Order: sequence, then structure tokens, then C-alpha cells
Amino acid sequence: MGIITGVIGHWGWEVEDYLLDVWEAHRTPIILATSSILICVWLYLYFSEEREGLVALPRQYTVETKRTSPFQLSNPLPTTKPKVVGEKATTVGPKRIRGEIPRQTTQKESPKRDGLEIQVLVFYSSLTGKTEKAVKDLVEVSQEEINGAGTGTCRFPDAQILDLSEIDYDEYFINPPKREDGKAVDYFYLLLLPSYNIDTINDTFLEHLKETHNDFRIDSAPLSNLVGYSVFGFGDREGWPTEEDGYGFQAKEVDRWMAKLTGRKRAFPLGLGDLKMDGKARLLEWSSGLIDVLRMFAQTGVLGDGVRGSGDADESDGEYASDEEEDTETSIEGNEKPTKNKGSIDDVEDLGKMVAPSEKAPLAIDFTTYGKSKPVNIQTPQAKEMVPKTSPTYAALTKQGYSIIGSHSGVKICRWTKSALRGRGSCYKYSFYGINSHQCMESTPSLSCSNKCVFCWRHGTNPVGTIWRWQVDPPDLIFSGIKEAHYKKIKMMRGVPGVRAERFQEAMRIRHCALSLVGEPIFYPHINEFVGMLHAERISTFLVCNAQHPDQLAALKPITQLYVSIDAADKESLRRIDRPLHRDFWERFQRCLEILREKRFKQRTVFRLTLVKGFNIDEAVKGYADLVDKALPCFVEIKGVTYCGTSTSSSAGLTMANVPFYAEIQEFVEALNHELNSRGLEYGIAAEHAHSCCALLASARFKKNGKWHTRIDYDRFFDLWEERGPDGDWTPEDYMGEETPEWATWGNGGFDPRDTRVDRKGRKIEV
Ligand SMILES: Cc1cc2nc3c(=O)[nH]c(=O)nc-3n(C[C@H](O)[C@H](O)[C@H](O)COP(=O)(O)O)c2cc1C
Ligand code: SF4
Repeated sequence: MGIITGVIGHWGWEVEDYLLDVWEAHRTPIILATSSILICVWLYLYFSEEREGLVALPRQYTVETKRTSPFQLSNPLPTTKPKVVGEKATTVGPKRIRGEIPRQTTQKESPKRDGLEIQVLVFYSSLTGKTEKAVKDLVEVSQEEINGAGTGTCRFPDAQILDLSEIDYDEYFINPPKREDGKAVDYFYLLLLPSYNIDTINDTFLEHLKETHNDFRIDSAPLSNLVGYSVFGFGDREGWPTEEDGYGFQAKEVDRWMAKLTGRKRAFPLGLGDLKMDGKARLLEWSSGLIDVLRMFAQTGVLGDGVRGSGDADESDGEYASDEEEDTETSIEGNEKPTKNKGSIDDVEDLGKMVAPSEKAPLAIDFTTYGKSKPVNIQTPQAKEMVPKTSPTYAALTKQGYSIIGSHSGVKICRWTKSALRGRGSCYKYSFYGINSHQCMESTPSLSCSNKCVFCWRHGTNPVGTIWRWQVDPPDLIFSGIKEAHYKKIKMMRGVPGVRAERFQEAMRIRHCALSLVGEPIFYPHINEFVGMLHAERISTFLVCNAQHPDQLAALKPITQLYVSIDAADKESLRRIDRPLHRDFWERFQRCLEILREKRFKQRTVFRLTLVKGFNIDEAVKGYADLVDKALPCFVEIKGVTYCGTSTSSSAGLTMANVPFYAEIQEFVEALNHELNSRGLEYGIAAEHAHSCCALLASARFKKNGKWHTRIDYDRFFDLWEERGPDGDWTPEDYMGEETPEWATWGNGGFDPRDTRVDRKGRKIEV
């Protein structure tokens, strides 16, 4: 044993010496080789190791190629873990705190692939069975249409009806259900329910929607991969006459929570009906709108503008920044002062320096002199576009929400149109003349004007000039263009909270056109043909001109209601306020009054007075009475100016202090009325719209049996137009409408009782 130990000890020393020698001789290569081997081993282990995926957060964007359905869903929002029966719905990790949902700006056609099924699920609740019956009848009659809405690539199988008192909400209202056969299917939810102010299943359902939205463990919009949804509510108008009284209140609530849970996928506005009254008609109207939406989805893969993921919905609640009507609405809506940016231009003449010459020959019209001749065709090669797409004017106008049609026309959805769609009140023209604001289109065939009025908020963005020297677009191009743009904008209101199905459907038929948007409509050389196209489609015309183009005014064929702006009572004030480009502006103005006087038995004529404190009110009553005496208009609309804060108005010395209070307007109206009566002129104060700071004086011609009849019989007007042609041999009395409603008459405020007045934040105001 001792020998062995000795031998090993000896060898050990020898090995050690040997290794030391080797180390001394080859130290560097040994170090390098060892480190290389270690690196290789580490790399091998790193790449071959099976690690857990980083899956704590749900996916934000789906990858298009991974979708199995033929359409990219319009709203690729986070996907959550599908619910397994019996398992509590949870997501991995904490609730994500998200910022504002990014809006998609434009509607894009989605790539199509074959085989998508969209399952329509119809949920209902019913206590006494009326809703249940209505739902079953509806599905029975519309089933074929629903199926027929599909295309080769997108099918709508038979709709399934589900009773909210029988289903498990977790299966449908946390995530859309998965099909057992694993087939790719997307869902479209319809919810129909009555309202009950007593405890019912509706409360349980609403509580579930609310809890789901507020559950910190799951996404606040877990139903965002639904194709879309829409709600219809039944109620009782006798017991609950208005929405404020509780009419259909639970359907409204469901609509609101579904908007949150789906990330605003309201495919069609909320419908409401009373089965004892209009319930069936409202339901059919709602369902036909929905079928259109399904059809569109099948064809394009999107639900249309205004629905989340399909385009921008204008949900501005800041649209009540002012109480004005069309002349000011746009300044409010954008909440932007039309500031002059570096490249902006005031005079259209300036445009000439900026635009490329066009091939088309212009129709030059000289507006600087009058009483001479008809427009002459001048074949000049320098024809320019009034508002070229590349110009700062175009950029400024489109930024303010105008759609520019062709090269010199515009259309814009007025804030009152939006307001009426949401049941928040129509403009004063409803109170006075029966114009439904949600069926009204505001447009102009000429963006150019010949004045630079101090209170015109558009000044600085719209072109001005005295001579038409631009390309002339044909009237049919303008007509089809403005309609298309208007309807497009109405459709964008589809997903906006508060829009009601009934008004939305009505808005898809334009009935009125206010030719007063911006610029001077009679500047357009083909104004008569253009107006004729509107009348041929039974669209009424309210045309406002600036009393600077007597020849064009004289040649204008009868329109439904013809306005002349009367911005001052004397020459000096008119110069100060309107800042006209024409040197002979006062003569032009006077001549227009004479023409208006001649037209007063042919069509309804109106003076529009815009009162500016410190400019054209004080001691002006007599002057205005002289003008009324001269033109004898059928009506005199008097309204207070709205301060728009433009640099133009500020530089003209206009401030908030120049905006009259409604009490001051009332005082003025009474004084003017008194002055007219004292001269033996038979006028009276017929109506008011306090909300717009506006009142109406009317000629006694529009008083029957002691009652004012300021409203218009539009059907009668079109009948006359069709029977007697566009030159119109008729009188305004021939199409005088029904009695002015009591609530609109002087002393009653003029707010439409069907609507709810709200403040800027959408809170109800007691009228
Ligand atoms: C006790 C009771 C409370 C009601 N509350 C409301 C209500 O607050 N608002 C409303 O619009 N309708 C209300 N209604 C009317 C119902 O919504 C309406 O009759 C509906 O058509 C009933 O539908 P159903 O038969 O499917 O249950 C109420 C009806 C009852 C009987
Ligand atoms: S008339 Fe038409 S465009 Fe003018 S404010 Fe009323 S709704 Fe708007």
C-alpha cells in the first residue's frame, strides 16, 4: 500500500511538472481555444433552450394574413382569451390602461377571401310578450332579405333569436361565442327590448354589460371584434311621452353600454317605437336600414363611414359653442378661428398668380357695372380654377369641413343638421318655415363673394372678387357632387351617440337646400339651371344674396324663398360693415331693393338683418323702415351677430361687446314694427327663436283669421313649379303653409318642443 502511494505520489509530481511545462509553453492558444469552446457551448444552449413566450399582454393588432375570414374585420382590437364554459373569464396580467382609441381616418375596402359567415344574433327581452312577437315576426319577414344581403364571399346564415332571460350572458357578452365546428364566423348583434321602470331582466342584463366594461381583468371593449351591433327599443309614449320622461330609456342604456363594449361599433342608430302607435313602422324602417348596412358590409367589408373602424365618427359635443344658425355654424364647429396662414389669400385675384392655366374657356361676367348686357363668352386661354386643389384656400376650406365640389362650389353639413339628427333642436327655419334641419343641405355654387363683411367669419379663407373669371363647372356636376358629399357626411353620423334611426333615415332624403354657405350663389353663371335641378327633385331653395348683383338678381327665376342681406341702413354703415369691392355698392344695393319689390308677388322675399351693436343698430330703426318701405319684403328676419373672433372682425374693431343681447334684439324688433305700423305698413311680429337670437316680422299678407301663417307648403310649391314651369306664374300666397305653431310665435321662445335643449356639454337645459 505504501509502495502504491509512493508511486502515485511520484507520478503525480511528474504529471504536474509536465502540465506546468505545457501551460508555460502554450498558454495563449490554450486560453483562446477554451474561451471559444465556452462561447460555442453557451450559444448552443441559448438557442436550443425552450423558453416561455412573452404573452402577458393581449395582441394589439391582428396580422391580416392570419385572419381566416374573407374580410379583415374593420376594428382589429385586442383579442382576449376565449371563454370556456365553467371557467371564470380572466385575462393574463393586469388590466391594460389604454389611452384614447386611435381612430381610423378613412374607410378602406378590406381584402376579400372566400367563406366568411356573418351570424346575425337577435337578442330580446319581453315581459308581456309584445317584443317577443315583434322580434319573431321581424325575423320571419326579413330572413330572406338578410340571407340575400350576402355575396359569393360573405354569407349571412339564418338569424338566431335569443331570449335574454334564458341565455348565459358570459357566453355572448364577454366575448362573441365560438362555433363548435370551429368554422370562421363573425357576429352581428341586434338587441330589441322594451323599457320598464320596475325591476326586470333588463336590469340584470344592463348590470352585466356595465360590470363587463368595468371589470379590470378584461379589456374594456371585449366585444370589439363583433362586426357591429344595433339596438331597438319599445316603449309607451302615453305614459312616457319623451325620451326625457323615460321613453325607451333602457334601450338607450343598452345602446350606450354596447358602444363601450364594442369600441363604438354602432352599425345603425338606435331605433325607438311604441307598438300602440308607430312601433311597427319604426321597426321596419330600422330593419331596412340595417339590411342596407349588411349588404354594404358583404360588398365592401366595412360598415360604412361613421362606424368605429370604418371611418371617423364626428362625436363632437363642443358643437354648441354658439347659438347661431348657418352663417356661423361652421366657425363654431371647427372651434377654430380661420387664421390666415402664411399662404392664405384674401382676394381671388391673387389666385391667378398661383394656379396653373387651364384649357377650358371661362364665361367672364362683369359684375362691376350693371344694367347693360348678358354675360359674354370670352374664349381666353387663361381660364383658372377658382379654388384649385393645391391652393391654400382649398386647404383652409376643407380643414373647416367643406367639401369642395368641382372648382368653385362647396357643401358642408350644418351644425343644426347634426343637432336635429340627435334630437337637440332645429334651426330657426324650422320654427318659422317648417324646414327640417336634418333634411337640409347647405351649399353654394360659388365660393367667391364680392364683399368682405366684418362679421363674416369665413373672411380670410374664401375667395373674393368682382368678376367671374374662372372656369365654369356644369350645373349637373355640381348638383350630383354636393348631394353625394352631403349624404356621405350624413352617413358619417350613423355611429354618433344620440342619433335616432328615424331621423337618420329621413336625413337620407334631402328636402331643402340653403344656398347661403359662403360666397355669393348668384355669382355662378348657371344659377337658374342649378336651382331648376334642385326643384326638379323637389328640394326647396332658400337663396341668400348680398344685394350687390342686380342684373343677376333680376334674371333669377323664382325660388322657394329669396333673401337679401341688409347689413346696414345707410351708405356709410354699409361701407363700414360689408366692405364691398364695388365702388357703386350703394347704387347696386338700392337697385336690388327695387328688384325685390317687383318680385314680391312672384315669390317669398325676405330681408335678413344682422344686427351689430355699435355698428348698425343704434338709431337705425328709421333707416331700416325706409328700406322695408322701399322693397316691401314678405318677411324681415332680424338676428344678432355672432362674434367669430377672426382677425378681420377684430381689426374692424368688433368684440364680444358688439354682440347684442336677445333683449336688445326684442327691443329693436318692437321698435321697427312700431315704426312700420306708424307709416301705415302692415307688418307684425310673427315668430321668434330666442335660441338663435332671432325674430321674424311678417307682412299681414301672411295672416289669416288673426293667425300667422309663416310656414311653407313645400309640396304645393313643387306642384306649382311642375305645373307652370320654372318661370313661375304664381304668388307667395299660393304656397302659404299651415299656421305658425303656437310655441314659435312671439313671446313663446320658439324652441321645438319635440327636441331637448342641451348645453355645450350635452346636458339638458330647461326651456
Ligand atoms: C310597469 C310598466 C312599466 C313601464 N315602464 C316604461 C318606461 O319606463 N318607459 C317606456 O317607454 N315604457 C314603459 N313601459 C311600456 C313597455 O315598455 C311597453 O308596453 C312594451 O311594449 C312592453 O313590451 P313587452 O310586452 O315585450 O314586455 C312600461 C310598462 C309597464 C307595464
Ligand atoms: S337652414 Fe339648413 S343649412 Fe341653414 S341652419 Fe337651418 S338646417 Fe342649417
